[in-house]
Amino acid sequence: MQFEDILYEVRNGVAWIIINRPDKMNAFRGQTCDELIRALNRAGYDRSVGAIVLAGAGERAFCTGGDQSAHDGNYDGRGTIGLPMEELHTAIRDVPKPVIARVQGYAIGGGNVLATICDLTICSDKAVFGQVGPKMGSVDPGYGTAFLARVVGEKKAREIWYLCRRYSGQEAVAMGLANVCVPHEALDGEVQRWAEELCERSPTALAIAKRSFNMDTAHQSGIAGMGMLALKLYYDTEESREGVAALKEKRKPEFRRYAK
Ligand SMILES: CC(C)(COP(=O)(O)OP(=O)(O)OC[C@H]1O[C@@H](n2cnc3c(N)ncnc32)[C@H](O)[C@@H]1OP(=O)(O)O)[C@@H](O)C(=O)NCCC(=O)NCCSC(=O)c1cc(O)c2ccccc2c1O
Repeated sequence: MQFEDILYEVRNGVAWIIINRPDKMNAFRGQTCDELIRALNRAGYDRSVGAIVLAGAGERAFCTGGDQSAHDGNYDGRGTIGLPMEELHTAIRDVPKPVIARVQGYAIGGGNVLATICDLTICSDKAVFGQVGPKMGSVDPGYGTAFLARVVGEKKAREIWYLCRRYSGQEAVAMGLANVCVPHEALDGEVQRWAEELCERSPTALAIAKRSFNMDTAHQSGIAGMGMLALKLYYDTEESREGVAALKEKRKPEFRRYAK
């Protein structure tokens, strides 16, 4: 299986899926999402793999969400908005193996959503988590909002989305967004250790547990499908375009004129 935007390797029974676009801070385009889905399915149904790690190449970012250089209201791939986003989220949830997010830098926007959806999150003391949508004319209308509230609680999830602040690795652990935060140099060893520990557990018990955890929020996938259609309409507005333009021009967006 050939990949361009990601790397795929198996280390002692653990599949490492690494977004390999460090010059774009590992932001994803349509092709990246497609490759991630294929890699997740490959690892998920390879009997020699017991756990999956989702990571970003380089030092600076796990993933900073949608690639803004490809975003002018239409991304380059399939799906309602040119990004198969619900499909990618569903793939992480559907693979019958635990997926660990390894966060060594920015997990921002859609990148933070990916980390949130993974079964476990292990981060370093250089990790930075946060949402940016209402600051740049976007919003995740599915798991990124509703599921986040299940993970960190309603008040915190609303704070994260409405204010678009940034949070350290230690703060992420304190709010339940990450499992553990370790010194940067110790991150890969820690991630591999957790993953190998998972490989020792009964795969069937893990697969049943994962499906059972998912069951509680399964309806959110339907909401996400509807939400993407709403997001498409929002992307076609001047209000959203103002956010995207401001980000590109490195200035503050002027949203007040669109107040309803
Ligand atoms: C991540 C940052 C906070 C880092 O800030 P910092 O000041 O440290 O670094 P720079 O800003 O100078 O960035 C360096 C370099 O990287 C480029 N870059 C960073 N992020 C992206 C990106 N997402 N896309 C493209 N390029 C990126 C940046 O432009 C710089 O390049 P230079 O050439 O200028 O050197 C900060 O960079 C930041 O805030 N980045 C943008 C974060 C962002 O807006 N992300 C997208 C949010 S929208 C989204 O994620 C999303 C999610 C979904 O679920 C969707 C679903 C369906 C459709 C669309 C979706 C969607 O768009």
